Amino acid sequence: MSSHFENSGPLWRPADPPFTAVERLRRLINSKHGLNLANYHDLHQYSVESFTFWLDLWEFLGIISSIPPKKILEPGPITEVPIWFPDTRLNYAENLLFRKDDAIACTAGGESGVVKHYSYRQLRELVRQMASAMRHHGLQKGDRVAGIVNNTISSVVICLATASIGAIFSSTATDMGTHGILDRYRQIQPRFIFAETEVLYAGKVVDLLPKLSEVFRELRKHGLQHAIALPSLVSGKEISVADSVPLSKFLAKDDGHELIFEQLPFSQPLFILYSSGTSGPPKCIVHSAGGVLLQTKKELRISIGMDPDDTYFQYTTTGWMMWTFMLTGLANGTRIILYDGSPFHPDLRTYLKFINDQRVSILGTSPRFLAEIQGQKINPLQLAPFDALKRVAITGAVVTTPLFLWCQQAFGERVHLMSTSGGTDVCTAFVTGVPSLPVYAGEIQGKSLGMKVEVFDPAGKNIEHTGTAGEMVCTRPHPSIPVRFWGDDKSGTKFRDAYFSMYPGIWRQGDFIVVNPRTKGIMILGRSDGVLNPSGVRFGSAEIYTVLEQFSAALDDSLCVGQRRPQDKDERVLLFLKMRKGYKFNDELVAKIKAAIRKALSARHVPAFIFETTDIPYTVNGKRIEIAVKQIVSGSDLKPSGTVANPESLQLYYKYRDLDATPTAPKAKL
Ligand SMILES: CC(=O)CC(=O)O
Repeated sequence: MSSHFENSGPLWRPADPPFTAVERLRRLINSKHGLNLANYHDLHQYSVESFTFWLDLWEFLGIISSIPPKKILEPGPITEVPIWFPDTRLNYAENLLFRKDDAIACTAGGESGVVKHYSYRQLRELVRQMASAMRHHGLQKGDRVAGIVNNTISSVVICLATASIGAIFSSTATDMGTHGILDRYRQIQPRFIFAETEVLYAGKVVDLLPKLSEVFRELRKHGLQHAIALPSLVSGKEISVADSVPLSKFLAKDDGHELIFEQLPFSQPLFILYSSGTSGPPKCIVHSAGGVLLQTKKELRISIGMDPDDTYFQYTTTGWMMWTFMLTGLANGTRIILYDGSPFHPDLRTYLKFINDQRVSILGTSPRFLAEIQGQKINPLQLAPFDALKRVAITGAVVTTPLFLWCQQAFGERVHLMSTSGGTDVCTAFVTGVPSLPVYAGEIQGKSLGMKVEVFDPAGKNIEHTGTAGEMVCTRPHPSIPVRFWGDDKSGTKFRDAYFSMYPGIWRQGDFIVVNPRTKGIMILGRSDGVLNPSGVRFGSAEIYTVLEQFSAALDDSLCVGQRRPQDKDERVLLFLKMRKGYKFNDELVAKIKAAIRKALSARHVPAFIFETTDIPYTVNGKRIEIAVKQIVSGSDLKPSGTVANPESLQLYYKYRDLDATPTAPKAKL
């Protein structure tokens, strides 16, 4: 077995642990319950043994409710999806709009270069107007409000107004195709839809009208009553769209109604998010207002250490759960940055300068983005001082050890780099940053508080202490387990099949992970359905991607999958490389890569074949799609869903299903 962990010392150490929010929470719990929790690990243990932790957290975070909770769980046996805080009443939007002052709540910027600031007072007024118009048009608790929207102030306003009424918000980004939008919204049957009409992306004006007319027409057959066309994000002018009203006409129905925050149960549905299934219709994951609020506020305040004087910039579209995550920054009284457009236009340097100029203190980004800065040989600290930057929180994919090392040096040793992982399924993180613990390159610092993460072997035995990789499971319920899948049957068959079927009664996340017994840090090695298993050696694709980092000057991207067709006795590993402009794929490179993998991992990790490819499939949320390619090269035909951003790329992989059975040649002539 290869060792997953370096034996080196920490990359970063906390300067002053006593002043972190997580330390304050530990001390509060000690004094409240007469405990002696000595460190984060003790605190985590307490948080997964005693449900009282969630009430402690509620108090610590200052969750606003009209009826404070008395009970933590519905009395009775604890089920997989218990009812949390059954007697409380609250409103998500009220928690986010608790500030009424002139401090900046949102800064809206983008590739156009225009920057606008909105104070908490202004944001409240915009939400009031929107909610008043929505009420006038008949929006009620439980109705669905859909958006085909960019990450702008309007999206924030529409979402918070929806939440103030107790309706359910669901959004897709404007680059989602008609098929993908309808796959989602046909299922949830929105009563209202808000849509951009014209947007700017990568310097190009995109006219959305053809897409909208088809979407509106189809959704009218599924209960749509109000379609609202938003002004152009290019000219600011309203564009007339058939079968819809312009925003100004819709808002003209604001009758001055004050902003009322409906007081709702903790489990009131708030968001519908979508699984990134690459074939078949996406699953519509319903998240509760209370669950999202408590968990995302915990992550931001405790794991990321966000304070009211922070400036938080999460690069995301409205189609990713990180958009909803980012929004809760407002519940910390923090300024959040909304960015509309491509980070690569006009160029990455301009985008990095924007981050510096806005004095971003917490940057949320992805490994793909960081790898792009590295690949373009940009040195951020030569561009700007980044002196406000305290933390870089990285999510969306695995952060390899070399990328960690590069990033630390690129942003300076002062900056706390944290890798986090959770997902759409729980709208929060399972494993995360811990501001009071050191950071080790390539490792996620710890398990998030309240999340009882364990590592199981296929038989359901906990193998965490052995340092062996296995399935990530969560063996205890927590408040942001989804309420249900929209459209599932009464007993929640699809929901249970998705999460609780492999280990009955236990949540299986679908990630393949290993915990370092020395540091307790976590490494995600890939998705468990993409685990590579040649001749019985189980390993994750991230282990191969880590080795490939040393070739990053030549490699633009890569994809590593297992192939096992009906006629094969064993699985073999295929590695696809996408070359950077000006670099050639040849036998010498293949030999060097094989030697590097053999040295870093073992001879049994060396892919049977290495090929050049011109495109690698990604989801619309920027995740590399291994499973679809694995299925294709193993002989299945695949009808890509609207979740695949570049479905045509999948065609490139069909030819490999006829690959010669003997894995000898360094490259096949196909
Ligand atoms: C928190 C996350 O895990 C985000 C994601 O990758 O979907």
